[in-house]
Amino acid sequence: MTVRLPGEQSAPERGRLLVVVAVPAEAEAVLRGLPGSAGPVPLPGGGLHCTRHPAGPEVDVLAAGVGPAAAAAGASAALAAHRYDAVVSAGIAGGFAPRAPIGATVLAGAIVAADLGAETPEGFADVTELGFGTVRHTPPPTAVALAAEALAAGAAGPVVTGTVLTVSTVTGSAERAAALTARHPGAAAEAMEGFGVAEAAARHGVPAFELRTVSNPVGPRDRAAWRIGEALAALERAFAALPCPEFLKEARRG
Ligand SMILES: O=C(O)c1cccc(C(=O)CC[C@H]2O[C@@H](n3cnc4c(=O)[nH]cnc43)[C@H](O)[C@@H]2O)c1
Repeated sequence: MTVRLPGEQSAPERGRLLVVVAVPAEAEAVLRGLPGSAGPVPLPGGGLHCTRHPAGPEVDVLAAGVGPAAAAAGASAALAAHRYDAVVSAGIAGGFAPRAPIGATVLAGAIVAADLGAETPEGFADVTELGFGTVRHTPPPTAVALAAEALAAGAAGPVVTGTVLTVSTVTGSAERAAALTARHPGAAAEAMEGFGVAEAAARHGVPAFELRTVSNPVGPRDRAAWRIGEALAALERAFAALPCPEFLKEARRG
């Protein structure tokens, strides 16, 4: 149930944004960056936190779990329960050097499923090449550009717009990183949820975006090199800098 303050605009006028993250630490970072207070709202299979702000849009933050399947299931449940104007897959990510160093913020110009396909004698073939649907979603470019400009003014680290790959297995070798950049020259980051969120959003007719902050380089596995605290701080700053009303208006225009 939505509680309205006297004089407060209704949600359809103010707009409503869904942010899907994987884990509670990411949800807390996003919520710290957003104005207004937040309260939990029950949703089957996940914790949904709805923010209340008298002037701005409602922003609901859902920690749906790690990986594309959990993300798609969680996003779909939220999208079926409420009416949203846009969905953002958000969280920490691996960054492709040199484009997206640790602490950078990456906005997806394209959200691509990088390992959804088949190995063939000629190499990897994605499901589109195999004739089974899509591996790519393209967020509305004018809304991405608006967000990128605002984040560049408000974020401490670099802000990069590029392809964000969705993988089911975290890259752990230089060979795999090189294979991904050879296949996706525009790749800036890899994470594990964006494509799942974008698939759910497409089925509900809602525009999907992805915003990531870089915690580790994509490449040989080195847990000592992770900077999760730095990436979560960048995530908080990114949501503090995101002009939600203008972003939603632009997202609605498509
Ligand atoms: O065990 C490892 O070597 C390892 C390296 C990086 C990340 C992980 C995770 O399990 C984190 C998964 C979680 O965080 C996002 N994430 C962060 N960095 C990456 C990455 O380099 N590649 C893919 N996903 C990453 C992801 O979206 C998940 O939510 C383990």
